[in-house]
Amino acid sequence: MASPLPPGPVGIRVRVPAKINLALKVGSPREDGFHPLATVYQAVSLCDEVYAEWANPDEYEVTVSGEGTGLVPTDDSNLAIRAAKLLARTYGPHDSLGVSLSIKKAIPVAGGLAGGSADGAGALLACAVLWDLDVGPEALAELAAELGSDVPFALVGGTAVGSGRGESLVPALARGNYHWVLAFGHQGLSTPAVYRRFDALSAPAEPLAVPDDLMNALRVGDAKLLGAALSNDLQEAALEMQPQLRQTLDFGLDYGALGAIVSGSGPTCAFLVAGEPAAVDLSVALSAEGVCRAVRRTTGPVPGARVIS
Ligand SMILES: C[C@](O)(CO)[C@H](O)COP(=O)(O)OP(=O)(O)OC[C@H]1O[C@@H](n2ccc(N)nc2=O)[C@H](O)[C@@H]1O
Ligand SMILES: Nc1ncnc2c1ncn2[C@@H]1O[C@H](COP(=O)(O)OP(=O)(O)OP(=O)(O)O)[C@@H](O)[C@H]1O
Repeated sequence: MASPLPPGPVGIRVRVPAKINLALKVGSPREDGFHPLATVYQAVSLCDEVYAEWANPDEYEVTVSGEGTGLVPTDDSNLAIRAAKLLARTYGPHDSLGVSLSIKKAIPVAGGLAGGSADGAGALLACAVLWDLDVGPEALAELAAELGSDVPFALVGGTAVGSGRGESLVPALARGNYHWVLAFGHQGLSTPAVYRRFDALSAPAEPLAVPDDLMNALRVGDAKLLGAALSNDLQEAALEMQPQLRQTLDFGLDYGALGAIVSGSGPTCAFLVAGEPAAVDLSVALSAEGVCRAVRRTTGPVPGARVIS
């Protein structure tokens, strides 16, 4: 006979945003293999949803629907399952907890938008609420950093400066609401492989710092200045691995985008535009040109992981 459900909510739904790196400065690899970063993250309105329901004690399962479903593992390597198990191990009455997770993906897999990280952050929050654990934001952020460098930012969202391997965050002084067009690539890019290509290509600039012109643009909330200040040290490596991305970036810039950049480790290209009408125009043009697999309009900044039901 199935065990009765514990008291409390039956299911918790969390929405978690994708990120764009407005600036990404990368140093030489550390002894642990990770690269020191100086980055500026912005969370955007393209979101995955993670739904968590009680399962039998010590049962952990996940189903995935939406964008890139077939590419996402549903075993213990899924970042959402890893997050739930880590949380239970650290804070739970481990033996009595279990969860059934459903992920609705809108963020492309291996797209440089931190989709897996979003799901990990979403699962941490959803399970903490479902299981009614006594765990605050700082403790969740520590677990998030164990799961991956981009996971802590998915919890907080907004616009933030990241250092260390990307897990140390300080909110950025930022004004304005920005309109982005995202061009998804035909194939994903492996983050470690892009970092390896970066190492082979360049002698990184030291010391690491986020660019002043970008921070000034955010402070005054000027989209044109921001567009001109976008930068990504991993872009050259991503373009070498997928040369057709150059054509995508050039097309958007020729069409009048204020700025164009490969997001994170790629291959998603992010175009900053002046407003909603410009976003619609560029989306249609990119689709018609056939330089990418799919196009999405999105805005930022938005908050990080939040419970929606
Ligand atoms: C490219 C970015 O998205 C920019 O924000 C991130 O640096 C990637 O963060 P992530 O996907 O959360 O990465 P993790 O899961 O922490 O690490 C995956 C792999 O990426 C490489 N990695 C990641 C972060 C970092 N600062 N240096 C690295 O070299 C390492 O090979 C690592 O084994
Ligand atoms: N919930 C998940 N969603 C997507 N991918 C996952 C998930 N869990 C594990 N993975 C694995 O992680 C790999 C990287 O996926 P992800 O979508 O996070 O890449 P990314 O957006 O490029 O990451 P980042 O921008 O953080 O470098 C996938 O190829 C997949 O095998």
